[in-house]
Amino acid sequence: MYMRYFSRLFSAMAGPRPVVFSGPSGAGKSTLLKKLMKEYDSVFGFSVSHTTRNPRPGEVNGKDYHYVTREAMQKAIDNGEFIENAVFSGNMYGTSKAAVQAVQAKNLICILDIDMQGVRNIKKTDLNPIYVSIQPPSMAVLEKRLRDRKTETEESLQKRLHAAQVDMEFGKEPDIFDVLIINDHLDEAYGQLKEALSKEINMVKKASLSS
Ligand SMILES: Nc1ncnc2c1ncn2[C@@H]1O[C@H](COP(=O)(O)OP(=O)(O)OP(=O)(O)O)[C@@H](O)[C@H]1O
Ligand SMILES: Nc1nc2c(ncn2[C@@H]2O[C@H](COP(=O)(O)O)[C@@H](O)[C@H]2O)c(=O)[nH]1
Repeated sequence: MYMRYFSRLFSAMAGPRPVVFSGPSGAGKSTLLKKLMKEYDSVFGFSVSHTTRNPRPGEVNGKDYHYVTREAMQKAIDNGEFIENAVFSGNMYGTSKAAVQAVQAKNLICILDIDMQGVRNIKKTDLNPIYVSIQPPSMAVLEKRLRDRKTETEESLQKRLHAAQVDMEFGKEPDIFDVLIINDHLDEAYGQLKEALSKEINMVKKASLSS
């Protein structure tokens, strides 16, 4: 119990609490977190995950993800380099310790964009983040957004929709998430997100002014 208390205290002393974004693929996590990082670039930093999926047009290696082979990813997992990792829609994803440390070293709020397996695994660590669930207004809207995004084949789209059904149920489980945002109208959802994180945003702004 004392160990847990001290490691929590230590993680609090190490900087502001990270923020975990989770929710079905296509709900709008990236859209919302990119808006947040654009408006508050000196407050938030993104934990760049590793993945074995191919980059989408416009995505940049080292910025959106570290794109790696399955062999390289498995080796890094076996070496204990990851806080959590999961297989989603046939591809491997993971949060490296280095990705989180790189953001925390700058005293920024570390943003993680992870699936629900990642949420379950992060809950077993001492990271102590704020958990934000981003949900679509309906499955029909989610499917339209994913189709309109034009990033998926029919096969990967079906896998993502299947995972989304489970994910939407998970989002309703009590005591998992601190904040639930239904991303229907983007501006409203963004306003709710800023409001929910306002205390942490102000703390980081204040700390950077006094340093
Ligand atoms: N409120 C909204 N209204 C309409 N379209 C939206 C809204 N939010 C996001 N979108 C669009 O929906 C699509 C999916 O959004 P986004 O890529 O941000 O989802 P995501 O949750 O990050 O998905 P993934 O987990 O697959 O990365 C994008 O094309 C985005 O522009
Ligand atoms: N458990 C983890 N999940 C992750 C990580 N990085 C991203 N994700 C989740 O994967 C799906 C699909 O992402 P996409 O970019 O291929 O659309 C989505 O739910 C992300 O939240 C991670 O490091 N760990």
